[in-house]
Amino acid sequence: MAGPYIFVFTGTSGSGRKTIAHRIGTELGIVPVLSCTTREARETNGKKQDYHYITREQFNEFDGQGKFLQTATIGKERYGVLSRELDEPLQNGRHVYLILNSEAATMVKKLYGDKVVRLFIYVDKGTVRERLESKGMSFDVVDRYLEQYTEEVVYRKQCEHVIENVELNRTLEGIRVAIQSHL
Ligand SMILES: Nc1nc2c(ncn2[C@@H]2O[C@H](COP(=O)(O)OP(=O)(O)O)[C@@H](O)[C@H]2O)c(=O)[nH]1
Ligand SMILES: Nc1ncnc2c1ncn2[C@@H]1O[C@H](COP(=O)(O)OP(=O)(O)O)[C@@H](O)[C@H]1O
Repeated sequence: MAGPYIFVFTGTSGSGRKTIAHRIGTELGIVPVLSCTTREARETNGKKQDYHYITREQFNEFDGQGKFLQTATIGKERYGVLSRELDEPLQNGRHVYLILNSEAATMVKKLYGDKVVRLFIYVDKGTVRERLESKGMSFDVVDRYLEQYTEEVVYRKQCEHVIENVELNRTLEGIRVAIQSHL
């Protein structure tokens, strides 16, 4: 077995990346590496936590200390992965997973090379709208996701695996097979 591996769940926003990543990560015992964000937490409904929610001051402090592997500004909010959170489990021989947009996925691939396996998750635009609106997500956020869709969807060509998330259990099976092909 090579590795340890860095599994990056990427793809179009609202396609189910977080849902799938946490389900598979928990099932296979892969360590989650959560990004820090200054954005407010959304209703979690008892789901696994998606981010480290920190203040802008705290974010700026970490940034000033060079603690982030990379950072991004999306809308008015900041996002970043702490280098230590990724490197520690890897040094202990553990596989990890992250949920990132294409920009951050590209950077992690550049930095970590063959260790990185990108899993691109997508659904069609109409399904994104339907799912998110039925869950009560604000129209602003849904519109932002749909605006970015065309730009994000082309990234699938660079990813090691591409999976459409129509029926959740079938998707999970596809992801399981993809991940296990590396372990
Ligand atoms: N560049 C970058 N993007 C990130 C990072 N962490 C998360 N993201 C992505 O940034 C976007 C944030 O959108 P948002 O609506 O707040 O969150 P979501 O619910 O996770 O999609 C998502 O596509 C995330 O996957 C990070 O550290 N860096
Ligand atoms: N196969 C699926 N069928 C129906 N709803 C799904 C499916 N996969 C995910 N969802 C739902 O779609 C919404 C967006 O999923 P999420 O994991 O937050 O996406 P992302 O992280 O890509 O933005 C959530 O409400 C989630 O429960």
